[in-house]
Amino acid sequence: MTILDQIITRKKQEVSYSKSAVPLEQLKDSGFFGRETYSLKQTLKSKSGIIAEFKRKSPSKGVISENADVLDVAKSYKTYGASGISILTDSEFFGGTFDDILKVRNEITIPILRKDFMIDEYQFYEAKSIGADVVLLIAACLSVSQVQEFTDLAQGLGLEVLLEIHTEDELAHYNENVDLVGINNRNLKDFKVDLQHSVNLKNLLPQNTLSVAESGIYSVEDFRFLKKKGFDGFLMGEYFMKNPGEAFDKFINEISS
Ligand SMILES: O=P(O)(O)OC[C@@H](O)[C@@H](O)c1c[nH]c2ccccc12
Repeated sequence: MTILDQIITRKKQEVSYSKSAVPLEQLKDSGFFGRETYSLKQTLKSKSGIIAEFKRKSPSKGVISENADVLDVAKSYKTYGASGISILTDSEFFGGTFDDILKVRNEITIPILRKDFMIDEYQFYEAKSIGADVVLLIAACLSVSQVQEFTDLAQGLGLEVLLEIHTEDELAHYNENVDLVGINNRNLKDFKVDLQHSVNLKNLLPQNTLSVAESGIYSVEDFRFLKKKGFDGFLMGEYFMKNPGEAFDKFINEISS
């Protein structure tokens, strides 16, 4: 069983528990459900292009930053020019909670990506009610028709969709309605990072697709390499979270000089 299989098995249990704890109709009446969302497609162009992530731990790296305060980190990401913030809401494997998004929503005026493993319609309503603007669809754990259905559902709720792919086979999950395509530099099955692999895959997408390079970006050189190859967005977590509050500011200064 791969780690992805383990995560999905667990996620199914969590979603079925959530559905009984907070029925869908109640969710539609709660939190930020009625708010207007921000567009990551727009801020990717107008700001640094970096989607900075808040993540306490991960299956590939273990604990990264257990005690970081989500509000402090999110504020520094916003202040120094992040195009968006990615916040993990999976608790078992990534140490996140819904509260992390709820806490920052009113304080932050840039798009928030709810980073989780979306496998059920219910989670899209949940994402909207906790204050997210964008959701991630991971091709490796969805069928082609699920990607289409979930894209329609998310967009109907005013959420943008970032479709994540990693292999050439997964290009079959792409459809022109998705807002952004993320190419994961890290293989979720064995955690290997390969930037060139992502560049090759990006070149197979229709030319005007908004593309995001995800994971394993650890230096200004990595960033510049991917930017030169035409990526519009850069999803970075570990590098910033190892030194929350300082690494991002410094990185932004370096790429702008
Ligand atoms: O911390 P990194 O290597 O900079 O990676 C960030 C992000 O891309 C990564 O967390 C990620 C990409 N796709 C995912 C899917 C699920 C969970 C996490 C992820």
